[in-house]
Amino acid sequence: MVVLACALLVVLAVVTDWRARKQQLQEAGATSHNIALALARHADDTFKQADTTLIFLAERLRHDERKPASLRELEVFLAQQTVELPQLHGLFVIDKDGKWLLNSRQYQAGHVNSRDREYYLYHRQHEDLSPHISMPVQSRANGEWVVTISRRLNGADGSFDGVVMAAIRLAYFSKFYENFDIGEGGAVILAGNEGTLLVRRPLRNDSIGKSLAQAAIFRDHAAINASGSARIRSSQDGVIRINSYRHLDRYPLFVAAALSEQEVLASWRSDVLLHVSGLIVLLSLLVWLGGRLIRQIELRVEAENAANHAREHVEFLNRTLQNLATQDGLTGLGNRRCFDEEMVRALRRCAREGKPLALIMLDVDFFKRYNDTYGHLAGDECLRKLSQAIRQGQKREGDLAARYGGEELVLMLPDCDGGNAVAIAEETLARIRALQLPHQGNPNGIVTVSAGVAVLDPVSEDDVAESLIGQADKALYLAKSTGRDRVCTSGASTGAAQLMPA
Ligand SMILES: Nc1nc2c(ncn2[C@@H]2O[C@H](COP(=O)(O)OP(=O)(O)OP(=O)(O)O)[C@@H](O)[C@H]2O)c(=O)[nH]1
Repeated sequence: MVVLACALLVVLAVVTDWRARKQQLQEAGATSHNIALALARHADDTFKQADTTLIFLAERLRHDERKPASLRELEVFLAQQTVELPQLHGLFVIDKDGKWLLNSRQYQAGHVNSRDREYYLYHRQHEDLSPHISMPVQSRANGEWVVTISRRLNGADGSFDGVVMAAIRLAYFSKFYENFDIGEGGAVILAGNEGTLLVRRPLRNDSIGKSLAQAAIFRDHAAINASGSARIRSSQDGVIRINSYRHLDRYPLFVAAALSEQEVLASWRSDVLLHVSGLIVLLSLLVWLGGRLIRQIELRVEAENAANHAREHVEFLNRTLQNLATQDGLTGLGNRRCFDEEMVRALRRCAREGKPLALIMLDVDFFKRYNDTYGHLAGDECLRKLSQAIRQGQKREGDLAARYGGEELVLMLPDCDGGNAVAIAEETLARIRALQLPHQGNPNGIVTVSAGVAVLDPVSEDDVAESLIGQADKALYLAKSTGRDRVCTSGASTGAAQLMPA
């Protein structure tokens, strides 16, 4: 029972904690998904704002003649836009030879040439007018890391006529990314669709421009799917992270947000530690209490057993005492006291029921001689054997064989008339003869017994034990005096003692 309760508690705790862990991880997945969504929107908006300016700029340059006045006007507009849009490092118009025609930062045009820049080369070679995002580069003006978004300018005949370009500060993204709580082990990135890393938090020296070709988040996920999530163990620091990634809708970029699983589960771990400690205390208490309970039950059972044992012993002692009090030690028959008490009871019962009561008194013939010949101990043994034979005369429940005294034995037979009593006495004498116990002092050569039978039929209220005993004694005397080894009846019931044949 105690073991079952403990097992139940443990199972309950494991299931509860496991579910809490699952929930914590699900919440972390949702958080990283939301962060990725916010980053993608932010990047999309950031580039879109710059791109909108480029579209406007390209339109103006296509329609206006590039007169100094209009160019100055445009340059003022570029400067205003750079102030308006904090993500902008600068806006630039580059002519078909790579020279800076206009720039929002008021640099001396003509000093700087972008002929070798990737975006310039790209647009010169590609006729499409869609925006192009470059690899990250360091500004030639102040060394700041930027990524450019650019569009091709066409002449009236469709030939390459330069580039409009917005340089977007990567620090702008880094600053925005600081707003997110990604913990110590978390990370967010902004990268190109071909796997070039643009921005990373936390920032690493070699982060910008690095290829993600071998990173699992790109190789196995972002390079294949538009968005999704993944649990990835970092090959660099071994940390398991819950990642969510998403490609931008309008530009060839993607973002990813990752949360450290260890950090996500930190509070869950401390909860588990608390639960386990509580559980250990609870289980210890349960085991201790259970142990005490079991010990108390055992003690109670032991005490009950001891009490039962003691009661049985007392009952046994009582029975022994009662037997000792009512049994004759030598013959095992009822003793004199027992006989006296039973006689009074039988007289009363028979008188009440109007039934007869018979008494057979038996005396060993020439027993003195037996003792003298074989010794007193042999005499005792002889008495024991005779008693067993006499005991067989007890045929019904109320019958009693007892030792009246010395070598005199009696058989008290309630509800037994004279005829039956004589018959029982004869049977008893025959049984004794059949024992064939040798007795030199007896003319028959064997131990014999004389019997006197007296009957009160029916017993009256006035009858007393002494008169019945007296009559039986008288009949016994008669049996002795007329040759022994025979049954005589007293004349109590008929008025005269009779000699019965042996
Ligand atoms: N061994 C033994 N002898 C007993 C016991 N009780 C009485 N006796 C003896 O029984 C004998 C009875 O002798 P008596 O009364 O003279 O009668 P008897 O010798 O049997 O002769 P009759 O009765 O006339 O046949 C005595 O010697 C008693 O000592 C007993 O418990 N054990």
